[in-house]
Amino acid sequence: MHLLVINSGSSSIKFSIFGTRVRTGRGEAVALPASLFEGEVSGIGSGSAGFKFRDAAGKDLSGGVSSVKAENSVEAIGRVVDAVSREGMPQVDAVGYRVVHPGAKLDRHVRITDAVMRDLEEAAVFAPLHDPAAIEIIRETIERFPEAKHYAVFDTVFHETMPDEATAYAIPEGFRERGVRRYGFHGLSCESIVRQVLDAAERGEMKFPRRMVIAHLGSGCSVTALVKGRSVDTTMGLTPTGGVVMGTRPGDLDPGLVLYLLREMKGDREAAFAAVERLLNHDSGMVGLSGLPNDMRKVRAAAGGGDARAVLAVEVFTRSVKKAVGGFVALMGGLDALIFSGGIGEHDAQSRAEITDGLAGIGISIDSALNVAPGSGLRRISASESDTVIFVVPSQEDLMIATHVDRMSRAGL
Ligand SMILES: Nc1ncnc2c1ncn2[C@@H]1O[C@H](COP(=O)(O)OP(=O)(O)O)[C@@H](O)[C@H]1O
Ligand SMILES: CC(=O)OP(=O)(O)O
Ligand SMILES: [Mg+2]
Repeated sequence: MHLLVINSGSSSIKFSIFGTRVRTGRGEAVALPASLFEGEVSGIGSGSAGFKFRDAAGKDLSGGVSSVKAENSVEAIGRVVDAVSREGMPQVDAVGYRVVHPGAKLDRHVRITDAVMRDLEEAAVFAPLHDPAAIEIIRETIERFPEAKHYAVFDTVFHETMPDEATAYAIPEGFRERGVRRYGFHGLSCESIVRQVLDAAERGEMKFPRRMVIAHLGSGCSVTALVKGRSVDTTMGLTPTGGVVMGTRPGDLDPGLVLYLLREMKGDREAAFAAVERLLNHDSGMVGLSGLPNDMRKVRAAAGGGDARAVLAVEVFTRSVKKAVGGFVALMGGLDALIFSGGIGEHDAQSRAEITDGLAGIGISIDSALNVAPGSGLRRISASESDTVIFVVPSQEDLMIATHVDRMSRAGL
């Protein structure tokens, strides 16, 4: 069976084709999706979108095409579908889409039906940066692959284990019935990390950590607290705009600040609302503070060159992550493992060093040589005297989507 995985972000679509085979181990057949092809359309709407397509061995299949016309999600998914339907490519039996927000009604990954599409349309108000594009992409792909089965896999499901005291906002109760609560996101990333840690524990490389914190620091950033591998609290809330500081999003703000912004914006209610939404989802975070593009490498380079706004942006970011980590250490009464993941978490050693700086007093110490040593896969970067083990673990959202789609498809869903 061949699965197409679509992971759409605010300005990019990452895609992969997985083949599934059955491995027999411990007397039981285990399905193991393996990535065969992967690619990306990036910089959608920027005038000239980037294009990458390669096989599992890394062989370039782009045919020398490194940029394509993709002014919107529909054009971008068109480029993806063209690439994966080329002659010689495997037939797509099922498609799995990462959908950030399922809204109030859906609490598990699902086969897409007309009713599910209606629920997703209702949910889009909660994730305006992510869901509307995902909906367009799903519609377009169903049209291009009408024979395949289509599944929505959500970023929130992993966090359904959070207790009420983590999900309830301190506002009047009635709103909760309408779905106003903390959902939490980056669940596919967290789940993929827990699996990799479990695998390492099963190989005898470590003891499975009872109390864990995952700092997923990518384009969106979140920090999640886990006990026995299950989410007990997380920084993102009703929407992926809250929590710690991110590339273009501010994270948690004084709610009074949002009221102030709404009051200050010119124009009618709709225009003021659209302007505040744009400000909070696209123009804030490190972009807002630094005035630089949404790329940590550029912000770091400018900060290194003495740019005061870039220095402040990085300081505000690392401080917010440190406060979140510290809060969860207090909540769980200690910490057995701290994990860094996402583009920044996996690649920016300086962020890891700054976030953990000064935490030796609470048993968290990084090893500065291990922190900068090159490596891939799960790797330890904590000092030998650190009570908390610190790891870098790659986020494997696409493999997680493929795993869920494979499971649902085998279950006849
Ligand atoms: N080598 C690197 N050093 C510092 N930051 C990096 C590096 N590689 C990627 N990043 C940063 O990671 C972020 C993107 O993270 P990623 O997880 O790929 O995002 P997305 O959520 O879009 O998948 C960007 O800020 C990017 O600059
Ligand atoms: C949920 C979320 O913020 O996702 P991303 O990091 O891909 O933007
Ligand atoms: Mg991401």
